[in-house]
Amino acid sequence: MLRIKNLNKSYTNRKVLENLTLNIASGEVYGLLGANGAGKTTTINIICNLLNADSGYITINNQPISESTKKIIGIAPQENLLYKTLSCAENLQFFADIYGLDRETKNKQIEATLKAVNLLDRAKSPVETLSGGMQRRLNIAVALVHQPQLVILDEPTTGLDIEARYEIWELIRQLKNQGMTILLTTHLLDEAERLCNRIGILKNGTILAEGSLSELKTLIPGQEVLVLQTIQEDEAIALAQKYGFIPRRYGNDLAFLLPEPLELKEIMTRFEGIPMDSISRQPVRLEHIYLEITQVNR
Ligand SMILES: Nc1ncnc2c1ncn2[C@@H]1O[C@H](COP(=O)(O)OP(=O)(O)OP(=O)(O)O)[C@@H](O)[C@H]1O
Repeated sequence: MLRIKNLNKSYTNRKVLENLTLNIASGEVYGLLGANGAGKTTTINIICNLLNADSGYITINNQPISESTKKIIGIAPQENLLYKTLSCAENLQFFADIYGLDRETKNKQIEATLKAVNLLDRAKSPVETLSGGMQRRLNIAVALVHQPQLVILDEPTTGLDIEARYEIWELIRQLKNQGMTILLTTHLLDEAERLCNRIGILKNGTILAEGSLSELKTLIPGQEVLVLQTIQEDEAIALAQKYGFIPRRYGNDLAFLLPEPLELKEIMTRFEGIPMDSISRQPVRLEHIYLEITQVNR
């Protein structure tokens, strides 16, 4: 549905997108993961025809990006795009007018969209009286009101508490179940893990790896992660390497990628003589894959 090929963009002499290539299929939730400054918002602005690329091309439903493809897209930007003194319904009315919806469609869509984001009972409330989570849901409603085919959610839960985050995740799941195509940018790895069919890892404007979570798992040299705390780290590392365990640091934690899953009992025998404060086996998660891929490609 969305095809991006060899996109390049520089600001003054600084390259921020470098041959960025990605494809999103219809009905897919695609997670674009990247640290601050990786180029996520720049990519979105180019998709939405708000910014020109230096080279490369983008098509949506096989049409090159233009003013007319804007109607196919709904965007919920990082900063809420809302008028604080207007009510929820008035905000949606404003954006529905921009998209040129006729009166009947507009009224139907305002109600349907408020319902979808669970704000129907707050239709008449001014935005400034809503909680941060509600405002973020209304921001998503703005992206949905004109019935787009592709919804772009730029860090939809950044800065929200866990309850508000759960509500947005539920909303995204509902959109996914309805077959909506979604491009979600985030630097929250558990968010991407929960919601996305496929994930692209972006660094310095280039996609370093892409695929479903299970495809991404095959890209790293471990099937399980062992995290341990010991005062004899050097000795533990030396022993572990003898068995092919690959040492890693996740923050302060000493960890090892295990080339194959092992029972804890077996692992303990390999660390015989090393005093352990704690030891745990964990499945490979997106955070491990992300660190592996972004740090190897430093
Ligand atoms: N208008 C601009 N002029 C100059 N540099 C810019 C401009 N907009 C963005 N940049 C730079 O381009 C790089 C990519 O920015 P972008 O906003 O696309 O990243 P991002 O992945 O969305 O980051 P964040 O997660 O912080 O929003 C950053 O280094 C940023 O400072």
